[in-house]
Amino acid sequence: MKTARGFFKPLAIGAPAPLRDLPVRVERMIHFVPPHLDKVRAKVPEIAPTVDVILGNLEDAIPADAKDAARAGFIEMANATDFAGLGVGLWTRINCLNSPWHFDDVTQIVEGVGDRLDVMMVPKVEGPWDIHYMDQFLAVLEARHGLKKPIQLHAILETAEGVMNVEAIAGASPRMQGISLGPADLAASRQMKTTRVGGGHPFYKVIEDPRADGGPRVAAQQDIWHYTFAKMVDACAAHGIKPFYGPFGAIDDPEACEQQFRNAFLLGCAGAWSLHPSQIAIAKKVFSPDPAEIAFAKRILEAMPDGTGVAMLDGKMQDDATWKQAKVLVDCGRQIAARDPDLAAAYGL
Ligand SMILES: CC(=O)SCCNC(=O)CCNC(=O)[C@H](O)C(C)(C)COP(=O)(O)OP(=O)(O)OC[C@H]1O[C@@H](n2cnc3c(N)ncnc32)[C@H](O)[C@@H]1OP(=O)(O)O
Ligand SMILES: CC(=O)C(=O)O
Ligand SMILES: [Mg+2]
Repeated sequence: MKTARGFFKPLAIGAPAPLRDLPVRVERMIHFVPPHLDKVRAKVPEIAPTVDVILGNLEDAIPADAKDAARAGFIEMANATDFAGLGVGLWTRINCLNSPWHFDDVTQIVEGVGDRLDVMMVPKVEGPWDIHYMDQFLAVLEARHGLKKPIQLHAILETAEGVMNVEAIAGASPRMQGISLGPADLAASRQMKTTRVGGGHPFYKVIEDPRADGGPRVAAQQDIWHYTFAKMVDACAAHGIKPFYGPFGAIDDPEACEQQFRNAFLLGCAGAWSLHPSQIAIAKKVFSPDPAEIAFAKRILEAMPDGTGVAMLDGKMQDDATWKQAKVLVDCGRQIAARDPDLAAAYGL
């Protein structure tokens, strides 16, 4: 483990200084683009103003024989639109550390995209050692190509070993921006007997005892991801980085997608992935607090201007702790309001 003083030192001579705080950014949806497809890439300038983050995906879902085309397509796409000018984050998901494409992904993207890249998403992170390696590798490349700001890292939590080490991963480097749940690979890694990409499962439930009258027994579906999610959220919050829900594969089930995203939002996540254009609006709706919640939160802050004491609002006790909850909501609303004039008006912020 690095010493406290060493933690924020650049890892290469000439590399930019590590960030001490996360940049303030709204990241309600990370929109995945397959950059090897000319048709989809051509739509990026039109999609970009509707999302918070555009991500060029180079890993799973890109066929092996299109990996080079996806990387080249991402570099072209990254330079064709002024994402920073639109206030849109530019991310890429690289191939995993032991893959034949990893080295070219990292080296060519740092050289070809440079300071335009905000975040590199690293799949299948098993422990802090994977982040330490990326940290050093990026520092050397940033120095060589004269980058002015450090590229941040986002880990996907998608192996049993990664879940075991999630706290150490979250705190492994000042580059860490956040962690996403990767339910598909995690299910495989854990030998879960499912074929879904995230969401619930109708067979994972509890059932009441047999009824004396032999009538049908009440059963309730449980959340198969809750344990992992809660562990990931706590690890991220403790280390001051952001947790995200990952992908929801049932594109044809927007209602279940909205519920999965909402569970993540309520538990503390900053956003989720959108795999298909139809999921962008779902993420935007869910990860923007309800104006009525913001209005009530503002009343709590007004009732206790210095954040201490006790107050009653509509029959509900408020104190220093609910003041802090209210501040979380209002701060979130304020960041979104700065980006979205319609929500600014709805929030009165
Ligand atoms: C487990 C994990 O790792 S998840 C992350 C990896 N997976 C991904 O990144 C998948 C990304 N998404 C996609 O590839 C596609 O959305 C698919 C394969 C899921 C569905 O694609 P399609 O069957 O073509 O969807 P559909 O026909 O509804 O598309 C409608 C339009 O939106 C476009 N579109 C689809 N997905 C995207 C996208 N992610 N971004 C931009 N445009 C898109 C299509 O090209 C199509 O355009 P058109 O009307 O001009 O023909
Ligand atoms: C998100 C991802 O990569 C997975 O679910 O495997
Ligand atoms: Mg995966």
